[in-house]
Amino acid sequence: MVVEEKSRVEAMEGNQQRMEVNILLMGAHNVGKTALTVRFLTRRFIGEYGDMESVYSRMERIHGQEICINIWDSQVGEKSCWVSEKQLQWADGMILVYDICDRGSFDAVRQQLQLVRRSRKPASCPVVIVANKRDLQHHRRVSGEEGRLLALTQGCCFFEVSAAETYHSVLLVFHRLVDLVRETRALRKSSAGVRGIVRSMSAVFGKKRAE
Ligand SMILES: Nc1nc2c(ncn2[C@@H]2O[C@H](COP(=O)(O)OP(=O)(O)OP(=O)(O)O)[C@@H](O)[C@H]2O)c(=O)[nH]1
Repeated sequence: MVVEEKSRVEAMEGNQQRMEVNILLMGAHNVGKTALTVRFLTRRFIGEYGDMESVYSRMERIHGQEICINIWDSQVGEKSCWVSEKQLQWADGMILVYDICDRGSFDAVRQQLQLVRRSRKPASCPVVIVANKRDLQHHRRVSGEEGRLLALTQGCCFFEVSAAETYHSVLLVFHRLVDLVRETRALRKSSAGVRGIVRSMSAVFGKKRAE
């Protein structure tokens, strides 16, 4: 095979390679983190969930590519929303969940966002904010506009969903985040390429100037 053709085929195969995406789910106690995870993994809403912190994995085919999605369903105390540096560094993307009927959980998302941004920049770790329990409109304490505004000012995506009612909206949340992670990686790769070119050019021109 001609060298050019061989490298093109290798590049295509490279694109089809399995990709891994780590997603960290955060949010206050009882907002529905596990319900969202279980909905995504099994399409079901079972109503009662254990208190175990777990990492789940699932293979998905998105835009023709096999992707292994690892989900860390974090566990927080009733009073504190602390997450470890290890969790923050593990994640390629994050989902911050609040309950539309619980203003405290919305404040917790604000706090967690500050924590996240102290160790991860938007360019390295996309964040999706999820307002859950949309089915409980009559108990609503946080308006959709407040959620959307927070997301807008923090450069995050925003979804309002009900883990109890629909599978499709939950699927959209996870797929959108996977897309954002892919975009972030592609951007990092291309800017690393540009940096490489600039480095080699300055090496050549620097050398010429020195001669
Ligand atoms: N009505 C309604 N209830 C929900 C929804 N999502 C979760 N719940 C309920 O909210 C409660 C808490 O859900 P979990 O998924 O355990 O919440 P969590 O954030 O994982 O809780 P911890 O991990 O214990 O902090 C459960 O009783 C769920 O059945 C929803 O969209 N609508």
